[in-house]
Amino acid sequence: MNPSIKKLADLAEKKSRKIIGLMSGTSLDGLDIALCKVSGSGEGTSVDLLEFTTIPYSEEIRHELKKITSVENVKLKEVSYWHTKLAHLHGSMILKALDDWNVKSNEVDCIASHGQTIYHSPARDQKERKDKVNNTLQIGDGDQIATRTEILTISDFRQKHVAHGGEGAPMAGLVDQMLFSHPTETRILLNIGGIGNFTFLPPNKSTKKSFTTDTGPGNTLIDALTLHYFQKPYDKDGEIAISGRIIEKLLDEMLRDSWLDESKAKTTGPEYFNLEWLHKKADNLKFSIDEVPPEDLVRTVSELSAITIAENIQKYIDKERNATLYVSGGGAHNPYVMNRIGELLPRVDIREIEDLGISADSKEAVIFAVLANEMLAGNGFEFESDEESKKVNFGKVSFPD
Ligand SMILES: Nc1ncnc2c1ncn2[C@@H]1O[C@H](COP(=O)(O)OP(=O)(O)OP(=O)(O)O)[C@@H](O)[C@H]1O
Ligand SMILES: CC(=O)N[C@H]1[C@@H]2OC[C@@H](O2)[C@@H](O)[C@@H]1O[C@H](C)C(=O)O
Repeated sequence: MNPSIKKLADLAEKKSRKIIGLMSGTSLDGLDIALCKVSGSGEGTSVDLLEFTTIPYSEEIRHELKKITSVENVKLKEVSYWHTKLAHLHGSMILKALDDWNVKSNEVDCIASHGQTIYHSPARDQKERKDKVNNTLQIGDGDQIATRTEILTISDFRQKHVAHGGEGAPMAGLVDQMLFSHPTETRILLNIGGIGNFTFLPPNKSTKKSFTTDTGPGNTLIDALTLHYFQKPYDKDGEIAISGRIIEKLLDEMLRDSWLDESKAKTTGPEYFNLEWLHKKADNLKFSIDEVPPEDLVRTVSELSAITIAENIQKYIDKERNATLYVSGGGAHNPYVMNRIGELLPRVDIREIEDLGISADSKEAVIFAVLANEMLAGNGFEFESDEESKKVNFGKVSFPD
């Protein structure tokens, strides 16, 4: 037998595994690295977060990645280059984190690497195509990471989701249900990253089903505006939004967007919600966004994020009395957005995800560690596609040798 396969089988049989979960999201702020001890599998899974760090991308890397991310035209040679180069970078970042934590590579069983989404394209957005198909692309090759770190690596989690009829996202809901369902409490787990998404978790014994969807822009429009008009990567502590005023007619026009209308589970990305989208909305109203105070624009898109998040959640909690909302993602640090969500959902108890034993910034990286754990040791996640429910595992295995 190939010794690597033997090692893999042994790893699958261990009671617990040390797994490094990696996430670098649409904000391109850096790589989140979570060292987790994951025990058991399936409903019996438990996770201890042993270490966590975010290693920021340099300005130069961010600039280079931006050129190939969520844009329609890119140089293929750049995509191919960054598929390898980013994996080298992630490999070095992992080794640096391990060094800082005083943990040796051979103490880690596996890396779970999300990669960098460079294009996300649900079929519904492919207006111009006759033969539409969900597709999504993450770069940062798993073989390169495994070879550099000498740690078995599982990567490319979203392709199996697409293969089974999904949009490749959101995947967090699969793990949320496994880790965070409660016997009596209705829980909503909201993540405000570049894009907002949430998981609705009815109490265990309820006949209701869990549900997960993106809500629309989280921080992506706010970040794009602050970068363009204020040369800042984001609106720190919502200060710019707080200093501006809502442009009501623009807000109404944005809220009429057809993507927001659809009430089924759906996903999106900065491919759809971007500055060009904002320009088009202003064009429809026969004005230019360059003519209005930029702080008003920041406030208006912050309001859009809060309203779309709150309205989506409201649909699920209407008759529930004890729904609790747990928030994660960088947007949880934006007081303007958080206060507005609180005002729009007065009957919901809003808490930090820390109350569930996980930090706001680490949650998505932990999610991928659990996805990898299940692929190694579990029976898979209950996945509904085309009205059918099946057990599915996600991710591809790369051996270091
Ligand atoms: N103090 C703060 N005040 C306001 N916003 C903040 C603050 N800290 C972080 N953010 C927001 O959070 C963003 C980073 O969030 P996060 O890392 O969760 O996004 P991501 O993982 O890239 O996104 P996604 O989950 O969509 O892939 C920043 O770009 C910024 O918009
Ligand atoms: C394609 C992609 O990378 N999507 C991300 C992004 O960030 C938030 C939202 O858009 C979500 O759909 C997803 O990530 C999380 C981890 C998910 O799949 O649940």
